Amino acid sequence: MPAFEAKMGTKFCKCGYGLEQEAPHEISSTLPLSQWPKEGKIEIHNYSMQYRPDLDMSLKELNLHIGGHEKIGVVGRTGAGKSSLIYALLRIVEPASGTIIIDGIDTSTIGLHKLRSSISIVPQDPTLFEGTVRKNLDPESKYTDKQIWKAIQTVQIEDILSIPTGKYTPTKDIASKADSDDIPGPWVTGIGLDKWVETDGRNFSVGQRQLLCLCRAVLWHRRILILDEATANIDSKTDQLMQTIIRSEFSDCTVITIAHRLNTIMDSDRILVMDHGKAVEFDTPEALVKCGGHYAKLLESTQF
Ligand SMILES: Nc1ncnc2c1ncn2[C@@H]1O[C@H](COP(=O)(O)OP(=O)(O)OP(=O)(O)O)[C@@H](O)[C@H]1O
Repeated sequence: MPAFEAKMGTKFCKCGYGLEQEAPHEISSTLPLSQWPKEGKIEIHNYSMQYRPDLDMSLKELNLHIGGHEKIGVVGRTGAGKSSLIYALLRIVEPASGTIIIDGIDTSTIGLHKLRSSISIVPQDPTLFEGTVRKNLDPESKYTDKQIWKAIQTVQIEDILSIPTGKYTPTKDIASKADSDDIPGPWVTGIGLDKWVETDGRNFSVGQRQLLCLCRAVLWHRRILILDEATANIDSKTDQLMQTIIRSEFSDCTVITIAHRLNTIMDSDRILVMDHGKAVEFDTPEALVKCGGHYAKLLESTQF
């Protein structure tokens, strides 16, 4: 079995056999930061990261190139470095060496607020803050009620908001009225958008919090979406719905899904297999199955 690690300036292909040369990346100086990121192209160059100087590297010499709009599934055993990859992308932990370039801009040169407000994340155990659902979905009051309702309907979480299905779901007409401040409606009665979220979102289940986070991601529509085992706490029907939403609502976005349940990422464009902080495989699911490496073995050992 050949090694699957990508090298600088190369990309994984055909299961690691015969790595293809890539054109060197170009730093775009023409794109205004306000429009960044436009494509969601992520290039990781020689990236290593450790949590403390006295600890081993949790990510080791990663070299990855994720195309704009690609749907990437990330798998690996516990401690492989999947979450560390998220921390690296969001600069929650700074690199020991190497760079991450998104759409031509080195993320270490961007303010943290700008960086993090350019990437949506649905974490494994999402935290909501105390306040209304509306405030949780739209903390900066940037969206109209109509836009928020549209996202809620897309994610089909009316029931979570204590709205009896079919009764309070706003029609187009009601939703447009909701844009006006002086029209009272179900949204001012402690249900719907004004449903109260208790501290840390403890009056919602983990799965419901994930769906609310996904709803927020649909609303914000940022160019990069990260899902961290977003389906770990939800039933298979909801899981299916989430996959459909991701395909339909984020078709023009780069989506990185970190999953233990392989069936949630089997239709990804490419799958990244992490092992001991390294990228050991990165290719299409079909190619990885064909070559019988780590991914194929994970599949074999997975009960569906
Ligand atoms: N906060 C931390 N401080 C020190 N070491 C950490 C920390 N978080 C993770 N690590 C270490 O970094 C390595 C990679 O961990 P990481 O959480 O990224 O793996 P993972 O693939 O996400 O695992 P899991 O599937 O269990 O969530 C592991 O060796 C882990 O012990």
